[in-house]
Amino acid sequence: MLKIGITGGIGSGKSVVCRLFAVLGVPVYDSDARAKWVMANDMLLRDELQAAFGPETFDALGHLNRTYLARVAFADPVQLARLNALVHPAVGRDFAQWSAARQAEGHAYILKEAALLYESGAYQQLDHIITVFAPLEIRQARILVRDPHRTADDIQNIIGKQMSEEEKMERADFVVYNDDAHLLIPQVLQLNATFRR
Ligand SMILES: CC(C)(COP(=O)(O)OP(=O)(O)OC[C@H]1O[C@@H](n2cnc3c(N)ncnc32)[C@H](O)[C@@H]1O)[C@@H](O)C(=O)NCCC(=O)NCCS
Ligand SMILES: Nc1ncnc2c1ncn2[C@@H]1O[C@H](COP(=O)(O)OP(=O)(O)OP(=O)(O)O)[C@@H](O)[C@H]1O
Repeated sequence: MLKIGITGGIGSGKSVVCRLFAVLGVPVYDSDARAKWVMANDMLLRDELQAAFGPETFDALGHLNRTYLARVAFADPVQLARLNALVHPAVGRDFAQWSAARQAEGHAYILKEAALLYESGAYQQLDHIITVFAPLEIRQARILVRDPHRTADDIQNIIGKQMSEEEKMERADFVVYNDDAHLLIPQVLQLNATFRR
């Protein structure tokens, strides 16, 4: 079973592209969603997060206080590195379990979707990498619609914490163009045929 990574900066369209693969029956591991799941459910990780970021990390009901963590982590590179160092290994372990289960089901290939595939080192456990590319102005416009709580400055700040699209495209084995000039479905069908061969 091939393990394919799919990455791209905030708002590039990874989730949209992954939904198309999912329609074709391909299992997709959503690292962002799973990161949130492990932060809520892995008791050791919860203790580590609370020790690192203080009592505000979880609210009175025990839910992760994402607004607080986003404020702390996206404002300070040292805090973001601490958060990543705690969360990324836990996501790596969760992915290993998930992909073993998919392998047992006999899938030809699976996708691992992550904004930080290169930054986290997760790419090393994958056979091929797809980068989803969209120009900066299109990404910003799409995120302002999708995440009304984020300002243009917030988005710019997060983009500054991620590897540049140019470097991701240079390192990737395949690029999916999600701008206003290319059709997505034919690109996904072609990649699906390649990975099934
Ligand atoms: C900091 C947190 C709490 C902010 O939550 P919030 O709901 O405001 O944002 P959300 O999770 O939707 O992230 C928005 C976008 O920011 C980018 N982003 C998220 N985490 C990071 C990070 N550690 N470094 C750089 N960019 C990031 C991604 O493009 C993501 O899609 C959350 O992002 C988090 O727990 N991050 C650590 C886990 C992680 O690295 N996840 C990303 C991929 S595995
Ligand atoms: N080709 C497209 N045409 C129109 N809207 C699109 C297109 N691709 C993505 N979008 C919209 O842009 C927004 C960002 O896309 P998506 O959520 O897939 O990005 P992402 O790369 O997964 O972002 P993040 O890293 O923040 O999770 C979404 O609201 C999505 O519906």
